[in-house]
Amino acid sequence: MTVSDAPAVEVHGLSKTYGQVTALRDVSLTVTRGEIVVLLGLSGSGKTTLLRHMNGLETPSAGDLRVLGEDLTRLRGRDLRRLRGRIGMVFQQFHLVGRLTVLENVLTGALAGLRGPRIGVASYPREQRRRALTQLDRVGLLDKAYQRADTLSGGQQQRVAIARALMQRPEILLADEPVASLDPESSDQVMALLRDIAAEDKLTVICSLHQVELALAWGQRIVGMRSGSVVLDTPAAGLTRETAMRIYGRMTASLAEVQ
Ligand SMILES: Nc1ncnc2c1ncn2[C@@H]1O[C@H](COP(=O)(O)OP(=O)(O)OP(=O)(O)O)[C@@H](O)[C@H]1O
Repeated sequence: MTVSDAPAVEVHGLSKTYGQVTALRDVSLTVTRGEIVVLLGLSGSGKTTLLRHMNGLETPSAGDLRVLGEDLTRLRGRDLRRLRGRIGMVFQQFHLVGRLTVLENVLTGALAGLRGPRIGVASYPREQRRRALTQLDRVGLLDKAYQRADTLSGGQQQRVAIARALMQRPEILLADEPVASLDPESSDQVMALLRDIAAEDKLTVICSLHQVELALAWGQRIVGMRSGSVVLDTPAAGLTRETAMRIYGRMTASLAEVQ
């Protein structure tokens, strides 16, 4: 297998401990390119830690991790930055700069590929400005381009954050609880957007969620996590809400047992 047709993510026997806390236990998972995978689990089950490993933000305590065919744990410096450039991230708290315009926030997604500091929209190359406006159009916010980011609703801010992540032309998008701070309608909009963009750009999306309904509605594959372990890995299509709720219930019960 060549690097170019390798799976998006291959994790084997991954464990992570922080002092006495075991955040991940012997996790193995292969995600093929173009898949939309939902990591489902309660708070503290290890979803964020797993996503952070996939972007090289954490070093495993044990196990192997390959992303886009490359051993992420061995990369350093420029090689690590180059691989990270192929992996976009969106977060629960959006991480926009509220006093900057929406367009400037989107443009910052292109910074890794540019030299020198940039201040203001006009300091970015014309091609990047054109691309930023195109991405804003895709997320339905072209008319907000020159508005301050902190005047937007939460759902709109998350769509700006997605447009910013798309500026780096990622092959994988890691989304860590992207709708946890949003109301149900905005949550559906953001998840629909992620699905449509994934299909259009042939993106691999790995998204952590804690709501079963959203996971079943938007995931192709559900990976259930509990206490740092993968306890479920199944196509969403074959999973009924009742079954998923039972699994989730068991997660709750098991977690209650260990607390
Ligand atoms: N830097 C760290 N130092 C110490 N413990 C950590 C650290 N990061 C995570 N943990 C612990 O690892 C476990 C897994 O946390 P993680 O954030 O991955 O879970 P999660 O499923 O993403 O939960 P949430 O949805 O609340 O973020 C938790 O017990 C957490 O307290």
